Amino acid sequence: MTIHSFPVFNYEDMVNGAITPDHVFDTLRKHGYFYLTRLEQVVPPRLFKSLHEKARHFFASPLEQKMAYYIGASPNHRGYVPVTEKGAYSDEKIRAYEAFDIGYDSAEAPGRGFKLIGPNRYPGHVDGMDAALQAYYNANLRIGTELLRLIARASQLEDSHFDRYITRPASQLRLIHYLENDVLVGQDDASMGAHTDYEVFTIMHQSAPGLLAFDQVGRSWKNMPVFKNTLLVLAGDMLEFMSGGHIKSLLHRVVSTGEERYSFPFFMNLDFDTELTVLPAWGRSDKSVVVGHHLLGQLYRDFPYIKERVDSGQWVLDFAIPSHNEYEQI
Ligand SMILES: O=C(O)CCC(=O)C(=O)O
Ligand SMILES: [Fe+2]
Repeated sequence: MTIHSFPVFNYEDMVNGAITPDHVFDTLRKHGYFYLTRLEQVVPPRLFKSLHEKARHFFASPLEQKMAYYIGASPNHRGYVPVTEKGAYSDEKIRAYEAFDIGYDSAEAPGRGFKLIGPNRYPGHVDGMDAALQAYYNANLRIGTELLRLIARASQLEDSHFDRYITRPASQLRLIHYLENDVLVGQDDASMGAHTDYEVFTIMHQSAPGLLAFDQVGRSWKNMPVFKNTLLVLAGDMLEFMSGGHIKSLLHRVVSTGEERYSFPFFMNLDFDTELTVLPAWGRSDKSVVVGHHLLGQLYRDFPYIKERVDSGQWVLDFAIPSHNEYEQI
């Protein structure tokens, strides 16, 4: 038995209606996050296990082998992100993590690569990495779609309201590997700087503590505990936008314990070109946001290779990069 003081929902109850959409919405309004348990029907424990195994195997490979899949050499933002691909977070002076990113897998040619459309790439030397990541991606997409149905219902819309915007979503799965180190421990510098996530929800699995979330009620940072075979759902910028600010995008960061750590965030998003307005249930506003424009504006700050591609004109955008993130809260 586990004693909880954090909001936790049983996924089965959530999909069969035992937990009301209003309750889920109110939990996000109050806390900005919740944990999900009883996921066997959508993420079997062996899938969590194989995800860990593939991540461990891949990140243990020699740098040269990993760099053969460098994200900056892919047309559509897929692949390996080395420690040196450091974004502009002011509280993240030393970066001690590497990552591997995939997106929605489609056979289409990437075309305008910045729209993140096209096929995934997988390292051939990690046996079964493609099948495990793809299965995990699909499971999270299913959970994300269910969560959006609950948001639709809590907003007095048809269950299926968002389904039309989930045809090839700009949703990414990241495998993140925080390296064992003795340079960040006890420093104020974060292992990953404070930020909100840019999508609708983040659905995250972690191997060890380190994640802190900013608690709106107590106005303080809270350690997020880690439970086995459990997911943590965080509210993102697009949820804040469409709820007219009733739900706040959760501010979070990662502190370094010095120990090796893995985390696997899935960023649930809508199709790149989706233009969102505030849902009528949550207020009136003339403002709108295109989810892909907001996402790219943030990736431009996070990935030097993207900044270089945009600034040099290699990626010709048909929109202006948003200059700041209005969802930053402190
Ligand atoms: O590693 C973690 O626990 C958090 C990762 C994260 O916040 C992110 O990738 O956006
Ligand atoms: Fe995040």
